Amino acid sequence: MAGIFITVEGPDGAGKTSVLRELLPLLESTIKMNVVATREPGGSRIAEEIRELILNPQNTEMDIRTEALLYAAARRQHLIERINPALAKDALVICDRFVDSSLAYQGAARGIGISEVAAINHFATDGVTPDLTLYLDVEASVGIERINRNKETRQFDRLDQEKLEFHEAVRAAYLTLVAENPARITLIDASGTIEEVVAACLDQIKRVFPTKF
Ligand SMILES: Nc1ncnc2c1ncn2[C@@H]1O[C@H](COP(=O)(O)OP(=O)(O)OP(=O)(O)O)[C@@H](O)[C@H]1O
Ligand SMILES: Cc1cn([C@H]2C[C@H](O)[C@@H](COP(=O)(O)O)O2)c(=O)[nH]c1=O
Repeated sequence: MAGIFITVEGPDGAGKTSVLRELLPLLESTIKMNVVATREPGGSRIAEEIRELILNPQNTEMDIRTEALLYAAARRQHLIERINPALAKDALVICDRFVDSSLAYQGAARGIGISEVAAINHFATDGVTPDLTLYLDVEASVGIERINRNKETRQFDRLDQEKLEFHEAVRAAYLTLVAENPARITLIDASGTIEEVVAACLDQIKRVFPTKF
């Protein structure tokens, strides 16, 4: 496919949603491609319904493998309906979370195992892999503090309810993924202001795809 696939990853509260909100108009006004912004879990009607099911704080009895399969199912539907068609039309697709989230949250923090979760995701995606992943790095405690500080402006979901150790395991897993995939994943320090993080993301996209600007 001729498009470009970029994913944005990070622990809860790293600022992905806030950064993408500001990055999007900057990208649209500078890059010589159509830009499609989307998110996981969700991004299509069926996948958004699966999102509701996964993140509903009342679903406390959800088994961890059921959770992993639901994320993979939502991903499959979203990929087929939104990501692949946009890439086929040469668009830049920028997606808030993708397979790395499942590896960090379900594979590592839930303890299912990275290779097991990678296998179900390979089935779900046919091996589609981002061209570039921007990993927004903050201490887990900073992310949780941000979410707690702004509780009224953001829905508090089932995964936000996890203990700090869970979020620390997520961050540790992401740092391992960064170390293992240096050509694809770039670590962006997300402890600064939103403007600083947006600028670092845009710089990196320009550095990796200079001919597209
Ligand atoms: N760089 C920043 N400095 C201070 N506060 C921030 C920063 N980035 C985001 N925030 C605030 O932190 C909260 C969480 O941000 P946001 O929803 O963008 O994070 P996220 O990575 O998308 O989280 P999640 O993955 O849990 O949805 C928001 O209230 C946002 O205003
Ligand atoms: C894609 C994906 C997400 N999660 C988790 C991470 C968050 O806690 C929630 C929702 O994500 P959002 O950034 O708040 O929209 O779901 C996960 O555990 N596994 C995944 O594959």
